[in-house]
Formats: sequence, C-alpha cells, structure tokens
Amino acid sequence: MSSNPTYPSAWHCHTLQCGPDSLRLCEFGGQVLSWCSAGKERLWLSPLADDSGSKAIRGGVPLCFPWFGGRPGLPSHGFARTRRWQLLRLEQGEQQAQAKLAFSEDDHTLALWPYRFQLTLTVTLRPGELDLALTLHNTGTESWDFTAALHTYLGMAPDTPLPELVGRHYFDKLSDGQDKEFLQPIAPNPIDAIVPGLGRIDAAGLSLHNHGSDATVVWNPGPSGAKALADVPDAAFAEFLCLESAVALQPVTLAAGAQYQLGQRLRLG
Ligand SMILES: O=P(O)(O)OC[C@H]1O[C@@H](O)[C@H](O)[C@@H](O)[C@@H]1O
Repeated sequence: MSSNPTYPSAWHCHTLQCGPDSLRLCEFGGQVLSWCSAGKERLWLSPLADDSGSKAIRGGVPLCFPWFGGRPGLPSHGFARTRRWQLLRLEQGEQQAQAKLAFSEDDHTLALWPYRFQLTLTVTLRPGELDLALTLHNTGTESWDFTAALHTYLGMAPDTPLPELVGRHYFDKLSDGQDKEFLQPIAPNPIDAIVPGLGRIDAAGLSLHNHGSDATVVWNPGPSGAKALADVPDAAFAEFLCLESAVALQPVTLAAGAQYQLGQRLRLG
C-alpha cells in the first residue's frame, strides 16, 4: 500500500493508479481528494483545507452521514467526514484499480447518534471513469433513519452549462426551501439547490450518474459565501461546483440488518 507524502499526515492518504489515471484518497473521512484523468485534475480541493485531521476537509468527495445538512447542536453533514476510516483494500491495475474503506460506530458516534452501522466505500478507478459506491449497513437490532450525500466538489466553474438542470424545479435552501426553476448561468450568485431526481448530468465533458439518491444537490457559495468560509480562498468560488448525489428530500428508514447503496459514477465524455 502506498501512502502519499504530499498531503497532511493527519489525513492518512493513499494513491490509486490505473494506467495514466490516478486518484488520491484518505482514511480521514473516507474521502477522495483528487482524481486525475486524461492528464487533468477533475476535482477541487481547497488550498486552505483544514489539515489537522479533526475538521472536515473542504474539497474532493466528503461523505455526509447520518444526516445531510445541519442539525442544531450537531456537526454539519453528520460525523462520517470527520472520523478516521479503515482502509480494507487497495488494488492497483492497468484496467481497474480499487480501494475499499469502512467505518463503524464507536463511542464518539454513539454519543451523537445512538445506532450501530457499518459504512463501506468502494472506489473504483478505470480509464476515464471514477465510480463511488457507499454501502450503508444497519448492523444493530433496531431500525434507523438517515439522509446522506456524496458531496462531490468538481473542479469546474460554477457557470458551466448544465443542460439537464435548466428548467427543472428545485428547493432553494437559500430561501427557506422555496420552489424555484433552475436557470443558467449560476455564477456569480450563490446557489444551494436540492433538485429532485436527476440520475444523469452532463457537465463540461464529464457525465455524472447518481444512483440510490432522491436528489442532486447543487452548491456553490458565490463571492460573499466564499468570504465567509475560512477554508475557501475569497476568489475560489469561481473554481468549483458541487454536484452531489444525495438522499436529501426524504429520510430513508433502514431496518435492522438491511443495507442501502448510494453512489455516483463520473465519466469523461
Ligand atoms: O460547509 P459545509 O458544512 O461543508 O457545507 C457546505 C454546503 O454543503 C451543501 O451540500 C449544503 O446544501 C449547503 O447548505 C452547505 O452550505
């Protein structure tokens, strides 16, 4: 297993290589940080991302669980992105490379959310393709509800044309969930949209396929929002767009012993 010395040691990073394509991921948060395909970085990672290994990393693909969004007095987007995951497997290959990480309850998570679970993230890299599959397993004896997201930060301008979104209705988190119609271009205004459904989105030569989700979340803080975020450089709102595969509209109830999969596949072309 190779670890990556260029990222903070507190993140515990590893590299996947598949032919010329490469990917970096870390045990902290079970988070993918970088995906280089066809010679280009496809994700965005903030140069000001917290490097302590105790706060959420701004960029890559944070995993939100067991809730998406905020809850009074509890960590934003749950706790999965701020805990260390266990690397189970890392396999390199010319046609396919794969990593598997897992995360289960511990005393810290039980104090915040009193349920037993196992999350498994399978990251599969193929030439021109990244597949992310998050399996949620209820390992306890009672059912629990969750919302969740693969909070993907794409390294593309927020005014990138998104033809599948134009004209669709969304819930606007910036105005108390009001129903609005999606218009382009987004930038330079902030956007925080929960768009029901939407299995596939094309964005600047990249296609995204979401599965297991009830919505795609589109987020960019805009200039004023970026200024308010300590871990985003002021002008960097123009460098990324989050297109998230999410269970955000309706919590899913998972019975004891049951499993659920939420995923996103990104493909060039
Ligand atoms: O700053 P955080 O906790 O990583 O969240 C960033 C954004 O994540 C998005 O998914 C949410 O819809 C936004 O409301 C939120 O501001």
